Amino acid sequence: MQNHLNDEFVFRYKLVGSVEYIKSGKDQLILSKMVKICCIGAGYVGGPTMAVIALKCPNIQVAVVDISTARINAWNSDTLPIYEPGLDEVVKKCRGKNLSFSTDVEKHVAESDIVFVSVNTPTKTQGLGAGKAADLTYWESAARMIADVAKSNKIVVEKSTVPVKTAEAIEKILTHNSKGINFSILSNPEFLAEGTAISDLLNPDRVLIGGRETPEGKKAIEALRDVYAHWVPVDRILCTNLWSAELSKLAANAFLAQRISSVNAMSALCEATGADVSQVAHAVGKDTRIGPKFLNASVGFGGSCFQKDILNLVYICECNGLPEVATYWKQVIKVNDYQKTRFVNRIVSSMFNTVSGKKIAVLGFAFKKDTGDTRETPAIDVCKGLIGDKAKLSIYDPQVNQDQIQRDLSMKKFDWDHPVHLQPMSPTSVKDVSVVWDAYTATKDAHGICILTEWDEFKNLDYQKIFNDMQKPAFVFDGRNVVDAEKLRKIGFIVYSIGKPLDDWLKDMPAVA
Ligand SMILES: NC(=O)c1ccc[n+]([C@@H]2O[C@H](COP(=O)([O-])OP(=O)(O)OC[C@H]3O[C@@H](n4cnc5c(N)ncnc54)[C@H](O)[C@@H]3O)[C@@H](O)[C@H]2O)c1
Ligand SMILES: O=c1ccn([C@@H]2O[C@H](COP(=O)(O)OP(=O)(O)O[C@H]3O[C@H](CO)[C@@H](O)[C@H](O)[C@H]3O)[C@@H](O)[C@H]2O)c(=O)[nH]1
Repeated sequence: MQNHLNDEFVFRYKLVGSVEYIKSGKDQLILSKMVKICCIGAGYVGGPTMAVIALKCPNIQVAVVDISTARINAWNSDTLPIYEPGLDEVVKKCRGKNLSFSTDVEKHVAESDIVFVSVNTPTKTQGLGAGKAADLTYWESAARMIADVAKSNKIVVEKSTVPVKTAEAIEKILTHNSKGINFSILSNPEFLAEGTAISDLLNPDRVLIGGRETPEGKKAIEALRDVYAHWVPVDRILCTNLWSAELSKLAANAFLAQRISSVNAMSALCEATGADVSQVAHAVGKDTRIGPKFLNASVGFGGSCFQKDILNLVYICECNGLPEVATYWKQVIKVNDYQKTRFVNRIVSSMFNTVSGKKIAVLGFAFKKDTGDTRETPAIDVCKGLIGDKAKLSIYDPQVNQDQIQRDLSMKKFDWDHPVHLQPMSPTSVKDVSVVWDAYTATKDAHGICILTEWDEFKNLDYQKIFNDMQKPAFVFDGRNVVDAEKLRKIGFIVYSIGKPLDDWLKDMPAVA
C-alpha cells in the first residue's frame, strides 16, 4: 500500500507541480477550496504542530481548541503557555490570520474538514491496567463530542500517542453515534521532541500517516498528505496501515529510550573499570550501523513520553500474551530508575554518607534543556532521594518556577510494580526546598552542586566565584556531563561526572546502587 500510494502521489505531484490541484476520487479538487482544520488539545504537540501547519499552508484555516481557558488565554497572549525556541515567531506570524486559539471546541469541530485530536494520554493511575495502560478518558470524550456536534463528513486524525488498535475503538464510538455522517480515522503520530519542536516540525525525518486500506481510507490519507506536502518532501511522507502507524510511534520511543538505557548501563561499568563513557559512546557510534545520536549518558531520561509509552507497550505485550517481550522493554525503565538511584547514592556516599542538614544546590529541574516542562523529569526522583536523606535543597532552573517545583515534589510517584492500594498516599515533605532565580544564589554556602539539566548557561558559570562561596570540600555532581571537569578540579572541586574515571576521593567512597 505504501509504495502504491507514494508512487501515484509522486507522479501526480510532478505532473502538476503544486499541491493545490490534488484529486480525490472523481477529479474533485480538495485544496483549491479553503480547508478548515481544527485541533483538539492546545498542548506541547497541538499548539506548535498547528502553528507550523498554519505557517506553511496559508490556504488552510487552523483552529486550536482546548477545554482549558487558562491555556487558550495564554496562547492568545504575549506569553505563550509553553517555552519552545522559535514558537513565538511562528505564532505571531499566523495568529489572527489563519491561526486561532479558542475554547469554543464544539463550534470549531463542527466547522472543520479535518479534526486532529492531540489530547493527553497519560498512564492510568487507577483501575484495570493502572500504572501501565494509557488512560484514554480524554480521547474518548473528545471522540464522543466530535460525533455529537458533526454535521458533515470528517477526517479524524489521531495525533496523540495511543495504544495499537485505538483507531478501531474510536471508529466504533464515532460510527455508533454518527447520525449518517462519515468519519475516516487516520493515525498520524507526532515525532517532535521538546526544545526542538519547531525545527523538527519544519524539517521532519518523516511524517507517518496510517489509514484504512479502503477507497475512503486512501482518500483520507491523500487529503492529509496534501496538507504536509506543502512543505515536507513527498518521499518523507510514509503511508501505512493504521496499526503499523500506531505501533511505530511506541516502537520509535522504545528504541530511543533503549539507547539511553544502554549507554547509561555502560556508564556504570565505565565507572567500575576506568573506561570513559564518552569515548566508548563515540567509538560505538562511529559504526554507521549504530550511529552517533542519542548516546549521551545522563542521570536518566525524563519527559512525558518515554516512560509512559514504554509502559503502554509493556501492557500491550502482556495483554497479547507476550510476557518475555514485555519484560524486555520493562528493563529499559528499570535501568533508568537504577541510574537515578545510583546518582543519589553517589552524592550521599561521597559526602561522608550523609547529606542531612547540608545545602545542595540543584541546577536544572526541567527534563532537558530549552523547555520548561518537568513531566517525569529525573530531577524529581533525585530531589526526592536527597530530601529523603534530609538534605536542604536550593533549586534553580531558568524556565521552571517555584509553584511547579513544589507541585512536582509533593506529588507521590506512581510505583507501577505494586498494586495501587498499597501505594503511599501522603505527599513528600517539601519544607526543606527553596527555589531561587540564579545559579549563584543557589550555590552560595552549599556543600554540593547537582547538575540535572544540560542548560548551556551551566557550562560557563563563574565556577571560581562559586567555589569561593561554597562550604569545603566543595562537590559537583554533574548528571549531564556539561562542565569541564578538569577545569573545575583545578579550582579545587571534587567532581563526579556520569561514566567517567573517578577522582580518588570518589573511589574511596564507593556508592552502592
Ligand atoms: N509532548 C511531546 O513532546 C509529545 C510528542 C509527541 C507526541 N506526544 C503525544 O501527544 C499527546 C499530547 O501531548 P501533549 O504533551 O501536547 O499534552 P498536553 O497535556 O500538553 O496537552 C493536551 C491538552 O489537551 C487538552 N484536552 C484534554 N481533553 C480535552 C477535550 N476533551 N477537549 C479539548 N481539550 C482537551 C488539555 O486541556 C491539554 O491542554 C499525548 O498523547 C502525547 O503522548 C507528545
Ligand atoms: O542521548 C541522550 C538523549 C536524550 N536524553 C534524555 O532523554 C529524555 C528525552 O529526550 P528527547 O527525546 O530529546 O525529548 P522528548 O521531548 O521526550 O522527545 C521524545 O519523546 C517524544 C514524545 O513521544 C517523541 O515525539 C520524540 O521523538 C522523542 O525524542 C530527556 O530527559 C533527555 O535529557 C539522554 O539522557 N541522552
